[in-house]
Amino acid sequence: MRKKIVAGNWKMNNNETESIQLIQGINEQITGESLDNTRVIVAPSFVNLSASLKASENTPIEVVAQNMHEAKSGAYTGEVSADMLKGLGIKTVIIGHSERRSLFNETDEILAEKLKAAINNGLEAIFCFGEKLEERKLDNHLLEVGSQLRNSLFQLKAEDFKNIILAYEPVWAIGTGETASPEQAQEMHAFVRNVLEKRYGKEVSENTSILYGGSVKPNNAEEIFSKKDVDGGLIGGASLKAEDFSAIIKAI
Ligand SMILES: O=C(CO)COP(=O)(O)O
Repeated sequence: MRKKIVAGNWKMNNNETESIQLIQGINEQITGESLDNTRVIVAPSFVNLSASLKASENTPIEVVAQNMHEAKSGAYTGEVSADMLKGLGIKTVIIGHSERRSLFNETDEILAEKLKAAINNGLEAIFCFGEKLEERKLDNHLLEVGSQLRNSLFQLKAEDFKNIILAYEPVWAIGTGETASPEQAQEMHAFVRNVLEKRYGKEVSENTSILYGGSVKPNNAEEIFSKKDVDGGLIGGASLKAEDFSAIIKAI
């Protein structure tokens, strides 16, 4: 059975003290909750990973990275490799967030390299994809997502998918307060599962968790999570408050 996952992408927010406090706050609010088959994940910035890992000890909260460089090592000032993440005890990394694509020019080809590097280093990847507003308006959202998946993900082998989580994040719904309707999310998630089945077979398609991200809040989480192919969420703004994030976890 595939896992339910609620993941908080903190983006460039929270200093060390705030990161520790937020992890403690979330832990307090979810203590006593039954989290059967559910993973709770937070993604602090690189500089706060060590402190966050320490704060998450003896809690159900997993700490993951927001990005990594595809190269093994070398002259890439300011970058962080898979090996460095592993050295800290990080097991999972987000790859292909739309802000990385649009603000830092990460192309499908670069993201294919990043995915390969993550998997070859034994890291689990949360691979993000999604269409822009123009593509949605032209009714090209399925085509666009299909192409992002083919260009970056489909070089992987079926067995690599035990270390892949997918996250559909329509760009027009990120940080805008606008969410995909539960029906729009379900349409895309079912499409992705179908594409996965065609390429890799039923076992991969049935066992890969597909998260929805884009203005998930305590007041809309339950309805979105109720959809058959939505296995959880990747949360931005609402993951920065222990109370809101915990309410979203409880909605899964
Ligand atoms: O980008 C997101 C998660 O990665 C979603 O952000 P918001 O929840 O702030 O829309």
